[in-house]
Amino acid sequence: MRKIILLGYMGCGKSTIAKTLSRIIRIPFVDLDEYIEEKTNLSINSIFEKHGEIYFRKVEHEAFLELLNSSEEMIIGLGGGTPCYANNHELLKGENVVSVYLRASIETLFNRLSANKSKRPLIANKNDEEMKEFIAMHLFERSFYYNQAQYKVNVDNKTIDQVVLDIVSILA
Ligand SMILES: Nc1ncnc2c1ncn2[C@@H]1O[C@H](COP(=O)(O)OP(=O)(O)OP(=O)(O)O)[C@@H](O)[C@H]1O
Ligand SMILES: O=C(O)C1=C[C@@H](O)[C@@H](O)[C@H](O)C1
Ligand SMILES: [Mg+2]
Repeated sequence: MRKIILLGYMGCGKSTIAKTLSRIIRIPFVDLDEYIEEKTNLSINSIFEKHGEIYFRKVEHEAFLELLNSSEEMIIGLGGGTPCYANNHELLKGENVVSVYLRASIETLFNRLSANKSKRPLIANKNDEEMKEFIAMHLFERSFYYNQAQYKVNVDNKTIDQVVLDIVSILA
């Protein structure tokens, strides 16, 4: 069954957009970060702290494969880094997959993330200046992987409903 995959940098709105999209098109939504937290019984922060990022990427890849191989139709909101590790980007073009990159500018990401960074281990300890620089560099490194998505939707200065409608028209 079809999998609708939302991807993009931390804070681009994957979880928020997927929740509204799910209500409108009546397809269940699974957030990969939450799925990993349930599966391991650990928060993403504790997985990073206790086992390190490499272990997290392994678990993330396995969890992504499990969801892709399930028989149900679903919307999957990826983690911010999912497409950039373990060749996960190749899975974005698979059969029965519709992948959408939610593209946000550095400014949009900075504004959204500076308000809420404690649950995001990669940026939790950075001040504003460091965070701006980190986002700019990281987004540049990751863009190649994000651009492997079949569709791209700009989210800057759009409401949640506008972004959801853009995705609904892609799916029509
Ligand atoms: N179109 C939008 N307009 C305004 N605010 C938005 C929009 N989309 C998301 N937000 C806000 O931006 C913040 C980040 O959104 P969200 O947590 O959904 O991002 P994410 O991509 O799931 O991040 P992560 O990869 O860290 O899980 C939230 O506070 C959310 O309410
Ligand atoms: O951008 C990233 O690499 C991450 C984003 C989050 O969704 C989590 O998956 C984790 O904090 C790593
Ligand atoms: Mg999220």
